[in-house]
Amino acid sequence: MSAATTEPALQLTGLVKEFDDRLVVDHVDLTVPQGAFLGLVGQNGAGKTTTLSMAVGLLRPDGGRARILGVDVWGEPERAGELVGVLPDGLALPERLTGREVLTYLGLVRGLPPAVVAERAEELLAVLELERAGRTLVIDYSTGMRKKIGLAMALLHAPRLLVLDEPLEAVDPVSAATIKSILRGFVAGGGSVVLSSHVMALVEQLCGHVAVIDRGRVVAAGTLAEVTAGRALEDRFVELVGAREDRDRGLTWLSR
Ligand SMILES: Nc1ncnc2c1ncn2[C@@H]1O[C@H](COP(=O)(O)OP(=O)(O)OP(=O)(O)O)[C@@H](O)[C@H]1O
Repeated sequence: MSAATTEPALQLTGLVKEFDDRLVVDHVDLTVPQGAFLGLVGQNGAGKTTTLSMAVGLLRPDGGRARILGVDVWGEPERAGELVGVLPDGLALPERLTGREVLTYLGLVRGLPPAVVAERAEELLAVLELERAGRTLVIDYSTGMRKKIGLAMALLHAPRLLVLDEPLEAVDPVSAATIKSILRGFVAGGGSVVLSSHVMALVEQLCGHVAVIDRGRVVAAGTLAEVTAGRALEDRFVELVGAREDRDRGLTWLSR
């Protein structure tokens, strides 16, 4: 692994993305310190997935830079790829392989020695409570199992930063508890995590840092305490992204 660095785990500077002449990521600046656990929150369509995809090298930005521990994601993609583990939105899995085969294949493609791959795959399957799933074809996996094998794939090469797009969406409470405990352990062991979520309670429970994105712009970022100023994150979020006044109007035909 590379020498210790004091650079932020993730630094986004002026990131821009347009789709069909519409600015969906609008000059996003964000610094995630090393050792931070940051929750990126925003409404549907706010630009979370697009931002995270550009941050990790899955989508080329129209402008701006992304650096992982000081390494330019688009300038040195291979070095950056060694430092980051990614759980992308809608991860496509090889459906006709078992969980163990997926991890083995990925580890070998990443250039890890076969013995290391075998040992890590075994340990990840055990910790994620996927031992039986290790022998089951991915096509038969539940949503929670898919998220867990996705997390195992992100962790296999021992990255220093995890970037996870909605890792707990549609996951049952038992699997969620396992995932949360692994993420907390990863941070306790010196790693950094960025995750996106719609669930404010989850972000309040897990994350020491938060960034709020609205219509492609970061409208607040910092420690949870700085962003919430002692209030519930949900209230602060609604205030920041602007509650629409007329939301409760209409549907009068539902009233008795
Ligand atoms: N490949 C694409 N082509 C065109 N428009 C896109 C594309 N990807 C995303 N968009 C648009 O960009 C905007 C931001 O999408 P994005 O998926 O980043 O939002 P999000 O905050 O992750 O939303 P959600 O919470 O619903 O997952 C949306 O309006 C979306 O429709």
